Amino acid sequence: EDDDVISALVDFMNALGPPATLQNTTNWGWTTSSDPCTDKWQGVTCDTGNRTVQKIVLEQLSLTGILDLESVCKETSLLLLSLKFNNLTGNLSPEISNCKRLRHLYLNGNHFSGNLPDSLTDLADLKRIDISNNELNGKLPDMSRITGLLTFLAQNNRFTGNLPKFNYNTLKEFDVSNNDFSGQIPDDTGNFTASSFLGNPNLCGKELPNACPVKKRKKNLNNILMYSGYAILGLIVLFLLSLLFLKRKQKLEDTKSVNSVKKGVKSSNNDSAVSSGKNRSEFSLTSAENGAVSASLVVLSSPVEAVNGMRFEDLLRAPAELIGRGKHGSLYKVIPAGGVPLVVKRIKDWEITRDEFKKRMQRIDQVKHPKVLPVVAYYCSKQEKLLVYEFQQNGSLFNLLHGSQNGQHFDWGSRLNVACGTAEALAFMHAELQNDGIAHGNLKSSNILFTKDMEICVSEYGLMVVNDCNSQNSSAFNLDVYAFGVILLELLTGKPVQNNGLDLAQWVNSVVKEEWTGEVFDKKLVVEGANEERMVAMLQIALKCINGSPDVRPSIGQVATMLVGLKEEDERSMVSIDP
Ligand SMILES: Nc1ncnc2c1ncn2[C@@H]1O[C@H](COP(=O)(O)OP(=O)(O)OP(=O)(O)O)[C@@H](O)[C@H]1O
Repeated sequence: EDDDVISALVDFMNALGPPATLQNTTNWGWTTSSDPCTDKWQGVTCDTGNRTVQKIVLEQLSLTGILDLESVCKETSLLLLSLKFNNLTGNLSPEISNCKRLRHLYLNGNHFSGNLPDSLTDLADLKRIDISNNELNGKLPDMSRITGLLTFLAQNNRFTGNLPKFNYNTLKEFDVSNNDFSGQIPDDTGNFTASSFLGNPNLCGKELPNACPVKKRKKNLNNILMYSGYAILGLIVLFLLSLLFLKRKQKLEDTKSVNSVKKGVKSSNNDSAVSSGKNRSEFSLTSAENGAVSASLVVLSSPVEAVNGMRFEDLLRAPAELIGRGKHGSLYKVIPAGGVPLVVKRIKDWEITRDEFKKRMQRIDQVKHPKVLPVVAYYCSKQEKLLVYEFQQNGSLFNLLHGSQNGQHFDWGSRLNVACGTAEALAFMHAELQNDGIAHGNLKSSNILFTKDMEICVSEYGLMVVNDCNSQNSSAFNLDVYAFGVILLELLTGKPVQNNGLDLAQWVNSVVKEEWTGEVFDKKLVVEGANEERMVAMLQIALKCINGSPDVRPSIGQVATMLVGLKEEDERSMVSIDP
């Protein structure tokens, strides 16, 4: 451990006011001349590499001082702090937000006073907060900012003001009874009943002894106004929709006639990055469809306003930038006049008839999953197949793992989340498209993208079936499972894939055979102190997916179930770290 951190931890301990009897016990530690990890200070647990302090548990030790959060949070990797059942006094200072990775905070059964600092809600990883049985007061900060919170126990304090918003559906434990809260409790309190709210004389609500006053007449009037408002709104929407429908129909007909794209459509935009020397757009048709009326751009249901009504010509004219040249064609970033950045995949060498292509695209469009990037439009002529997606600005899983950041800030919990999310999305798609025989076909970490909210989305679903060298007697579906297994290996090892994943899979298999499982894992995960048992469990799932015999591989649905189980176990372990 770093010297500065050690002396900060010693300051923290001195401020807690440990009684002399404690300090004289043999294994006490907590001196600047020793190390909290290698010298095993009392109450301290470190990561597996003995590098950083992860948990500090000092319960029921008759500590009578104050909590020096500024000092203890110099240890920025702290996951758990428990000081329950002591006699600590004073305030909780805003420096608590320096404990960036804190997940569990147990301060119950002390005499802390003052308010709960707003900065507490900066701690996005917080899962459990128990501050019950203290003398805390003032208003609570906006707790809804901590989205993954599982426990909030604040009973028997002196908090005032309205209750802030909580996400009652994800909370597992919640108690704010015996405080001085006022106002109304929300109707939607999930599983929490009156007992979680009792003992706040000025708090009213459905299930509490004091129901909230109802302003009946006004409410009725409000209702009438509200419902007639809805009715008018409904009519307006209906009117607009039919207008839009008529307009689109008109446009489609226009497009067909205007947009008969002939051989070599000239790009009118000279600074278009894809224009070739001959001033011909790369999107232009190189075919000999002389005079023939080509199919125009088919816009599927798109949430992007700018895409609706877009024509093939608009795509041609927009500035484009080549951002990838993969096995199956080139990828361009295009910013059409509407301003919403799109990507256009120009597929090469796909032996598929126009009808089949169209049918496939329409079918995929019918199946929607929030974690699967929808095709917003496609274009299909004899020679040219284009697919249009929305551009995702936050890059791909491949970038995150192997780009300049090199997986540095990509912790175990987030990796498990990506694995679970991807498996669930694929399981849904496989189930829906089983009968149509449409699998992803080209699953890899560069096709797993991050949306602007850093949610994952799987792109290029069903684009084309890859002819893999070991694809004999594999269905497209269990090839997806193999590919997903390789993604799991990438997440676990932090190593990029070569040779369709065969190299990585072979390497992992050989290391595992020699029982050196620990060597497989990404060093960043090891340093972080990720639980080895669960990493091994994920590795076993990965090995099942990359099994040489396709028939023995689990279905992606089974894989998703296993991963969700693993994630729940991970969550539970966080919750019940046995102090
Ligand atoms: N919708 C998108 N938004 C942002 N970036 C994207 C989008 N789709 C793909 N990319 C990124 O653009 C790069 C090139 O993509 P491309 O699909 O051409 O490569 P590939 O998937 O390796 O090739 P292929 O699919 O032909 O095997 C990749 O890094 C990919 O992550």
